[in-house]
Amino acid sequence: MIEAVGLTKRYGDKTAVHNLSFQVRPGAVTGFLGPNGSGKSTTMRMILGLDNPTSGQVTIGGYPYRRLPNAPRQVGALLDAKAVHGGRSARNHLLSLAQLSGIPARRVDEVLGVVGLQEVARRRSKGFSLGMGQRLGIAAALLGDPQVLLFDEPVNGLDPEGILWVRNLMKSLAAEGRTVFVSSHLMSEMALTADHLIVIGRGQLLADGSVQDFIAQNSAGFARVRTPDTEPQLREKLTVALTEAGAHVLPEQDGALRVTGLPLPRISDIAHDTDVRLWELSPHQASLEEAYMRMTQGAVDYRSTTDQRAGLMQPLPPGAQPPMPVPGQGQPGWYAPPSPQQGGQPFAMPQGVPGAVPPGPYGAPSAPGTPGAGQPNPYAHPAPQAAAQGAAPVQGLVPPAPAAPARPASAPIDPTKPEDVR
Ligand SMILES: Nc1ncnc2c1ncn2[C@@H]1O[C@H](COP(=O)(O)OP(=O)(O)OP(=O)(O)O)[C@@H](O)[C@H]1O
Repeated sequence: MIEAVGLTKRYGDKTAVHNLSFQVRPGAVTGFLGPNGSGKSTTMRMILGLDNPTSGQVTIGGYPYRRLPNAPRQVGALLDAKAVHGGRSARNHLLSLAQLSGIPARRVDEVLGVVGLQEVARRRSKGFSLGMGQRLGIAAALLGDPQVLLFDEPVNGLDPEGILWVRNLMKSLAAEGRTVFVSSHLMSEMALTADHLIVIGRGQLLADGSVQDFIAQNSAGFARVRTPDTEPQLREKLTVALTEAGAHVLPEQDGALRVTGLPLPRISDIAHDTDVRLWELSPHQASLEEAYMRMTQGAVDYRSTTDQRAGLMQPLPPGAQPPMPVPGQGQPGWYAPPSPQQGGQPFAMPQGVPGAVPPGPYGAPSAPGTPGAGQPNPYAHPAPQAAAQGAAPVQGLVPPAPAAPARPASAPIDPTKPEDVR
């Protein structure tokens, strides 16, 4: 198990990670999500002993990485697939890593087979494509047959077949009881791969829970309603009736209506009462991407001035006014329906849900005993809408952070670099 307690990393006056506490358990794929610059790589580097925490600590199986007995046999990592000696063949690269860690040479051929690089094993890696480099990095991570695996963007550059392969590999490693911690920006992929999610924004914990809970708590289910295409007046009539009944109705691009705020039987009754025939009435769950966009919209550092996430916006019907913003419910017109937590705190998971993050010190009231409760947050700065409402609860699974451990004397070891001792 990986356990972070009050993990904080500052680079000068830049706080990359702030008071982060979480556990990554064996037997599951745990996805590590967050916008660009939110601190994922920094956290992974601290887990692997490549960076020292400014305060707090992170352990693997109870030990900081640098004190872990026979670390390369226990922990494998892919941080940067380009961190290889390009002049060496794939096989020689892996052989040098194996020799440094006392791993038998036959294991090199095994992992080359696992990642599908047997045919190019004797080619210099500098000629490798991005996807081949990723496979070589994954082979290096698997070399010691470790129980704990960290992957930073493992599907980066892979083709669809490669993405499917990585997905199945992660799942099978977890099914063998290993701890698998994987960062990705590909939400659709994470939805298919991860069992559990840890989401950070601006270095702070936003959510820690199952994928299902995350989607359920950060988006509402919705109904798709379709009236006969041949009678557009029925659509307008139903829209008015549903809105009067308290629903939030948005037009979908194919002419259907997306309805939130009313249960399906009530929608059906209203349609019946207003004499509107329906061609479709179906329940839907928002996607992980929609839930993620909703949660992190206030914690995004880098956003194009022209791209207003147009692909996730609903087109307004001719003459319609955009809806008014509702505090805590994100940006109006978003594809993702409002969170069921009416009244705000879009970052907060509910109390009582296993793995949920209780309200934290940076917006919502602190839960008693919450790590970091009452501490000033040097990293917080005003963010629009959601972040200002209830940003960054802190997980309550673990006790408050102890003092930072003494810095080990040994030099950092990068398991992705052949020149480093593993
Ligand atoms: N060595 C460093 N010196 C100064 N600032 C750093 C250093 N490493 C990271 N940072 C800063 O810390 C913040 C977190 O960076 P980090 O690379 O951990 O984010 P990330 O979530 O992995 O981002 P991405 O998704 O873009 O890879 C960023 O603002 C980054 O600029």
